[in-house]
Amino acid sequence: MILKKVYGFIPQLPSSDCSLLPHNHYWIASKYIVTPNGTISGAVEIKEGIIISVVAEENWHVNSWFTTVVNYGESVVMPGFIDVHAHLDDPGRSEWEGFPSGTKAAAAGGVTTLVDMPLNSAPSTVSEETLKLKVQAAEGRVYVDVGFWGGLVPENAENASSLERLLNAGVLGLKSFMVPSGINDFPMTTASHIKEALPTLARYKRPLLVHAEVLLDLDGKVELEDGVENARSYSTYLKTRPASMEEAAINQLITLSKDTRAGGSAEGAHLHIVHLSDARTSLNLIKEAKQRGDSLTVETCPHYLAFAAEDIPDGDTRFKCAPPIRDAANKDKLWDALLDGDIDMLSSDHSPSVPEMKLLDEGDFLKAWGGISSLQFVLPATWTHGRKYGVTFEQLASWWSEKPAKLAGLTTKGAIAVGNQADIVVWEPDMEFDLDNDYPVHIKHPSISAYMGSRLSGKVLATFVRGNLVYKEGNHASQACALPILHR
Ligand SMILES: NC(=O)N[C@H]1NC(=O)NC1=O
Ligand SMILES: [Zn+2]
Ligand SMILES: [Zn+2]
Repeated sequence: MILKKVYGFIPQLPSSDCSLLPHNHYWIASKYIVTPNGTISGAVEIKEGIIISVVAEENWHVNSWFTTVVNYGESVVMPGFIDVHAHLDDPGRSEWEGFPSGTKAAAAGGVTTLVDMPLNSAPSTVSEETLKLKVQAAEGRVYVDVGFWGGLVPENAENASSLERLLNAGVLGLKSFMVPSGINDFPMTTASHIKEALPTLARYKRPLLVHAEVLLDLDGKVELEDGVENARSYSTYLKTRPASMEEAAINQLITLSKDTRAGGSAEGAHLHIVHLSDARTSLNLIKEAKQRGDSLTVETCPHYLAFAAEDIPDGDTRFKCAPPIRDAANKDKLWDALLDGDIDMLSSDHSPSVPEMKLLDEGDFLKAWGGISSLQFVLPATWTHGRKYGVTFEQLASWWSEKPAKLAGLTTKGAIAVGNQADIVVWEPDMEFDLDNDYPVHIKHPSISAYMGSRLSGKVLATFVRGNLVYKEGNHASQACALPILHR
């Protein structure tokens, strides 16, 4: 990085505790700036946290005596990643993650905004009052911006006024589970609860995110070897959560999503299927519903794109998640669907616990906590595996910034464009690194991350949140100056 000196005038400085770059008017230059109009060589002008111009090199004429320029050379300058699916577990279970550690990890990984899931904190975010607790816990403690999904649970699904209070309080949308969530104060919803809530969501024009698996009667389908199925074998766990569980849930959802079509009774509402793992029938059902005009989107996560069931070592419960990671052929199909646009976007589903709950010593896949810990590594994980499939910088920006911003209603984020907030990641595609014990990992419990021990490419050099340089080459700004985001 080359920082040209400012001479001749004294710039107005933001609090230097909030930013590692003490200027509030400056340019970022690079040979590779990813914009909605393609990747350009040029510069981005940032003033008071906003992008005020984006200029191609040939049209860029600044007087370097009066201008601060951070020149990143051939490193890639992209819109910051927006992770619409992260469990930060704060307040109430901050020993699992927490806002400070989770958002430091996000910043170190190029994620500039995340939307926190309503469960795994205690209490769950299912009411106006519990949302207030979330916002209080986030204030002054976040290094990247954080929005909040509210929980759709039977209690508020059956009570339109309590749902309206939650929406009025500023959640960006709702999230529900069609299977038991594993969290006591976050009970599952049935299709009829979802149907009941859709007209309210339509009026508020906010999305419902759904964990799409339902319980099936699997009696006799988990075959026993020698009378005892080996709980240390990943294949045992896989048999307990077959693709048919996703398929059955999605079948129910697409009977509801037809109401979201133009002229339908829930026009204005939107359904979003989180963490799709099954790239076969489930994906076809989603494709067909979209073709019919349903307001429906779907995400998958890097762990379904990076790992294959066959390769998961016995007892390595770091890889346990729901829905489960499936076979290598399924992984290839997920990549195809992403590249074809049938899967709209990516998210982390960062869902850590304390290490004890991963039962790493016993290696029991049936009893261990289900959740992949990945927040800091989603950029290099997507890139490392995606470059084998010919993924472009523009595609990364679409899956990780533009589409997530649209889902969450973040109209001034998600692209390097004039008028948007200056949320930017700078990274080096060819720089490789080993995630070993020497690597600076900021998630609270590195030992439970499925990525530890691997070699990745795509190193994040710098992360800007609303113009503040919050992370640079291993260091964070000293103060957490990012903001909770509420729907207005
Ligand atoms: N409660 C919770 O975070 N569950 C998540 N973990 C996981 O692997 N899938 C989920 O939905
Ligand atoms: Zn889920
Ligand atoms: Zn989740």
